[in-house]
Amino acid sequence: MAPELVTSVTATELAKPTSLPSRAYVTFLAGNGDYVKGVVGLVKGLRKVKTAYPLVVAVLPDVPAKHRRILEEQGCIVREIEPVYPPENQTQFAMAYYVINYSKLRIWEFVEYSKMIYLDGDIQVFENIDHLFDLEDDYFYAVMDCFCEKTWSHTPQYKIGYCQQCPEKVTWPAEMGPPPALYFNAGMFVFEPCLATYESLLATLKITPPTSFAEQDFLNMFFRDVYKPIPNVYNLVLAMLWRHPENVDLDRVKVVHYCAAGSKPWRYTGEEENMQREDIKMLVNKWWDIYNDHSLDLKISPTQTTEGSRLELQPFVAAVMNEATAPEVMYVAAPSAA
Ligand SMILES: O=c1ccn([C@@H]2O[C@H](COP(=O)(O)OP(=O)(O)O)[C@@H](O)[C@H]2O)c(=O)[nH]1
Ligand SMILES: OC[C@H]1O[C@H](O[C@@H]2[C@@H](O)[C@H](O)[C@@H](O)[C@H](O)[C@@H]2O)[C@H](O)[C@@H](O)[C@H]1O
Ligand SMILES: [Mn+2]
Repeated sequence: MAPELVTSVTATELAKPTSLPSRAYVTFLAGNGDYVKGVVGLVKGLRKVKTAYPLVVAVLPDVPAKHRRILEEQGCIVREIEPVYPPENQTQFAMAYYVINYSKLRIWEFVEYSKMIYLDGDIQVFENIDHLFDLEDDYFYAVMDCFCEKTWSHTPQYKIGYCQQCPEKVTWPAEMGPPPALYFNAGMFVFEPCLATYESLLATLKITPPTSFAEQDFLNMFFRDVYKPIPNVYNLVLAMLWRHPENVDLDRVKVVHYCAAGSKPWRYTGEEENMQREDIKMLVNKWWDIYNDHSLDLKISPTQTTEGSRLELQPFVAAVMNEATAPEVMYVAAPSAA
């Protein structure tokens, strides 16, 4: 009996593993601006490191169809979610747009997956991290954040110069009570979707006054008792390079989080503080190398189509990407040869 000839598969099916447990990476996309470039870079980076799992993109309704199609053409599984808003409050978020980041909570509803790794759209994966899916269940894994950037200037720890990255440098004064619980950066975490957790998250949010780091603060409070720190090689918060260089070995870093002000590669101008550092320029160029590498684009042969799209869409995709944002900064001045 001749094997059944597969005549057409969608990019989604191409991306979906057939024999592996229901696991996936997931990111979050909002708006019609340039973060879609971050997600394209992310899915190409995951492809470059030969991950066995697909990338799900939770999109808010304001993400335009053209951006969704670009992501589907790259093999992403695009899932529309409804926004999640915190209770009304006069909070000044560290960044005004952080208010939309509460919508990340919808990913706990993706229960068709037993385990997921969340990655911000401004993250790049430079080495395979699939092994994190094998971490013990029932915990919340993420990398510890740093309190030294001025985005933290409203906090007691910043005011006394305390940071969990170097607790011995400025010890927490007894008169201020117990030191802050270990606090993670919410740009990357390993979690298990679960409807009961999802309902509890939303119910708890309704009675939790918003704070400066929005859903990151909320997730730290909610998962405080099950949070397990993982090494910073899995989420290099760029400020660590100048705040705690003793805690960073760039040669071992697997995941880079372009969260420092001015470091988003697709918007990089080099003008902000710290953005002329050679290590920053090198990391921004590494991101562009992947983004510009067409060998990493998902190959959709004429017989493998997604909703009728064809190869001729490629020029369409390029046009939309250029239209999506300001002219691309393709490369920064290459760092001087080491
Ligand atoms: O206009 C926006 C702002 C944020 N995001 C998503 O929300 C995440 C968190 O925001 P951001 O990374 O800018 O926060 P940071 O890590 O820089 O504090 C981003 O990575 C994107 O995945 C988005 O899609 N569109
Ligand atoms: O909505 C709050 C955001 O808070 C976090 O970003 C911050 C945090 O890392 C600070 O510690 C840094 O000082 C700052 O630069 C950085 O932007 C997450 O990366 C992001 O995903 C999101 O949760
Ligand atoms: Mn981020």
